[in-house]
Amino acid sequence: MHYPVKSLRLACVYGLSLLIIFIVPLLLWQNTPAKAIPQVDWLDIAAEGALFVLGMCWLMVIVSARPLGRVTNLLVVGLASYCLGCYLDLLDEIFIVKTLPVYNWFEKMPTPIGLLILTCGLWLWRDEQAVVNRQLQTREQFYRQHHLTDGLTLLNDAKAFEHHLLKQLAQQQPFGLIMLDIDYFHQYNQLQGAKEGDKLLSDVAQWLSTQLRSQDLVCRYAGDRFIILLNGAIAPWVSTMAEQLKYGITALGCEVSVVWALPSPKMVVDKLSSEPTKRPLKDEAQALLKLLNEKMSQQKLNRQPLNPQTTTVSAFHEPR
Ligand SMILES: Nc1nc2c(ncn2[C@@H]2O[C@H](COP(=O)(O)OP(=O)(O)OP(=O)(O)O)[C@@H](O)[C@H]2O)c(=O)[nH]1
Repeated sequence: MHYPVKSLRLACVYGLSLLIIFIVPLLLWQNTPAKAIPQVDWLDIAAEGALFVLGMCWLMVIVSARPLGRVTNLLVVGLASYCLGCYLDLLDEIFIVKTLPVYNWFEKMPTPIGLLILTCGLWLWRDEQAVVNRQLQTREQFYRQHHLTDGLTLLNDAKAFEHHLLKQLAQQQPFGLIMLDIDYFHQYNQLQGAKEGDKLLSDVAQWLSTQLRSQDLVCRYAGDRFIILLNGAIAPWVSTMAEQLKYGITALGCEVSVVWALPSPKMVVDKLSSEPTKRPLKDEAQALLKLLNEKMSQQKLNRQPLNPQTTTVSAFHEPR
């Protein structure tokens, strides 16, 4: 929603910068002589040029990364003014501007004014961040208090997943589910010890998190079982993703069984009732989870039986 506004702001910043970069030297060129080459201090030019370029980079980062608002405006105005000061300083190294009294005054002002405005912006940014941190803490506390976060992997747990699944079903947007279960994890615990088992679970959780887009969700569903909700997913993509995760995860030194499902696009809200009832959504969620769990059990049954003599060699290997 903010993209057009952001692009407009970026265009304004670029436009204004280009205007300053071209117009000011042009004006100076007409009114003041340029310095002779031996008079030019190249080190000063390099240092002041670098300050100007860095200031412009910060400006672009602020404009592109920050949401609209008072703090952003202060940061942008402060930085723009600072950049202007640096730029005028730079021109000072090329033109003999001492003959222009107005320029002398004009050159000195933008940097301190810019830094003052920037300081105000940073101060308010600090306050804003404190509010954001408080909100995040409250949310985290909520999750912890309601036992929605798994203590080992720090992922959402099954209860939280069901909550997200219900929300997703209520939105009636397409999505896909992938379930992964580590193979022979019981043996892994026995062979390597519970501590190594915990580490493997954390590694898998972390790795899965890095493979997903920000709109997707991975949760620890049970002991060695993870579940993923892919937003706006279509069948070929979900199956490809499931395959990629299955083979990618072997780099961590274990193998997983993977199953996936796409909910049918039918309306899950009871049409006979005037207001949406919770029951059908809950039923739908339970049915989906049951389907995945059944598919998983079936896949585990279809596996090659584990040869007890080769357990240590074949089921687990060194992480790559
Ligand atoms: N280290 C560790 N082990 C856990 C944790 N939670 C569950 N487990 C163990 O995970 C094992 C899961 O065993 P199973 O459900 O038989 O799974 P499996 O051995 O992978 O067997 P298959 O799924 O059929 O391949 C059990 O031995 C649990 O004790 C945990 O938080 N840490």
